[in-house]
Amino acid sequence: MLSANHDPAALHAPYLKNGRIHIPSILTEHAADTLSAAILAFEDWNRVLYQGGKHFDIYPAQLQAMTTAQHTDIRNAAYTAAQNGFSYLYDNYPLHDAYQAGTCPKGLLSDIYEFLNSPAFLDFVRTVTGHADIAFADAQLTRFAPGHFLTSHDDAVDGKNRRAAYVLNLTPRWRPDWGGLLQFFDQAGNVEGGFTPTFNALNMFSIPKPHAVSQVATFAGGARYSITGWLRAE
Ligand SMILES: O=C(O)CCC(=O)C(=O)O
Ligand SMILES: [Fe+2]
Repeated sequence: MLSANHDPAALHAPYLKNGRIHIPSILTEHAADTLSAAILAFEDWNRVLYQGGKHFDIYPAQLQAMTTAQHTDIRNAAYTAAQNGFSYLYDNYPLHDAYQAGTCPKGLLSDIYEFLNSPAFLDFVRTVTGHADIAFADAQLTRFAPGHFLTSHDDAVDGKNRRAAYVLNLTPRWRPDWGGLLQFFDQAGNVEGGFTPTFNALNMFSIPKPHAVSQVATFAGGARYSITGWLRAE
């Protein structure tokens, strides 16, 4: 599934120097196309948001039952929270949790989870990051539709042993003007770097580091799809 284009040993120095890396064409073209088609066709999304200092999951059946006014209220609650603090609004599917619980649908979704936890992928990311103790990759599918966002945070959570964060971008076509940019901030709050969600690119970065997903523009030509998670030690 990994394309043969990359020498992970050669990517270690740039990763160390910058604390992050953007690796284009990470999967074979066929694997990327197949996976992208599966995630675009996927329908079992939860809406997740952070408001009042708490995480909320709204499940597919609940989303279906909601009126337009209720959808607007949810969105506005996330927007109000984002005005002055940490918040997010996007759709997800907790691939790692579902797989571990035995509820992940067999087929491409379980295949990709197994690939992310295969020796081939784990050895690759151990070499790039220099963290030989990476034992597994957790994972969620994410969909950022127009209006969705994730404000600045640093990914550090006590006890989770996160060695690095990763994002595998699966949107076939994206324009930087559409937002949804993974941005990194310096101590003064300036943008010191960022990655556009380029198809079949793998982003990795070391933790803790302030970063955000900029709001997807209302005029974007579609949603931003990826598989994201953390490379973790036991
Ligand atoms: O989707 C991305 O580019 C990053 C997501 C992220 O920062 C997170 O889920 O914590
Ligand atoms: Fe993050």
